[in-house]
Amino acid sequence: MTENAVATFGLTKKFGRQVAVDGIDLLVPSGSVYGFLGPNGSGKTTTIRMLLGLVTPTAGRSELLGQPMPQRLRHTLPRVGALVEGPAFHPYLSGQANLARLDAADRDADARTAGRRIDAALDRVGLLAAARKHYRAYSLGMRQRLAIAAALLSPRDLLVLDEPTNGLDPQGTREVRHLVTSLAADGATVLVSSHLLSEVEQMCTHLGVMHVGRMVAQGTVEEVRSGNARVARVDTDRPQDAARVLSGLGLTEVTVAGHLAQGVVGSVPIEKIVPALVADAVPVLGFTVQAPSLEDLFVSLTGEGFDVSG
Ligand SMILES: Nc1ncnc2c1ncn2[C@@H]1O[C@H](COP(=O)(O)OP(=O)(O)OP(=O)(O)O)[C@@H](O)[C@H]1O
Repeated sequence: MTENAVATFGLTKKFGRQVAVDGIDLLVPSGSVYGFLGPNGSGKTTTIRMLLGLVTPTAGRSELLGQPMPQRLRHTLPRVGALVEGPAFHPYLSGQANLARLDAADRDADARTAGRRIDAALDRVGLLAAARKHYRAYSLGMRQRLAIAAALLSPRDLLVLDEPTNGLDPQGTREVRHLVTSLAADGATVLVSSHLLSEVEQMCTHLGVMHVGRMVAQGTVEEVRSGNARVARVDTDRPQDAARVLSGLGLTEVTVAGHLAQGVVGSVPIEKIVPALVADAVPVLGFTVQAPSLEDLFVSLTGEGFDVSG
């Protein structure tokens, strides 16, 4: 197993003068569920298309499952299941018959074991009971699960799902979320993109946040959350003095409101704050350090236009 299921190095795509993806270093650790977040148009789909060899990068390089792309495309892609632009399903065929069509089109698939493979994929996404229903009778959530089943027709080490909950109602979103979680529990690494924080935060171990083509934050959910944006808050009856000490230590955006002085911690060691206040004879009545909510963080990273709740 390689350490990172996906790694990109300065990956860049320009369309004419427009820079859609601007030198990103995407790192998806093996075994993670990686939420690739950003507003519409921030470059997620273009990045995913480059990863899968569907678009040629303007600059930079990438590795999938430890293999350089696109040189090892033929070798690597069979281990990668992708949902990019949902596959074209036939409305008057059943889910099972639709998968059979896709499976038959796969040169690497053994026709003798097709039936077993298709049933296993349908079972995996919870559609076995509805296998013989017409596609057009499927709910949106069922349609999306069938699209994921199509990506699961052979065993995969990496699943790349571009906006799998787009357009789904809350029930469909829940279905897809549960499915992603259970696929990850089976050992697959999952890269899932979304423009909605609320849809991915519950299922992801890692996050990457895109904003106008750049990766503005990346790491475990906890790392992204705490980042350098933690706020220290001092409750004191000498808030102006406290503010002066906080600024002196290197905290930024220091403000005073009533009995409270607060500032952004950045790289200042937390344990130095209270002793510094005490040394300056500031009476500390209360002291808290808070990580911003993910929602606050995304708004600050990507600007107010980011639709965080749907
Ligand atoms: N084939 C193309 N030709 C020209 N511009 C393109 C092309 N594909 C994407 N773009 C532009 O690149 C930018 C990034 O688009 P991209 O689709 O990667 O963003 P996204 O984050 O996936 O958004 P969405 O969720 O809306 O798909 C956008 O400004 C888009 O208009």
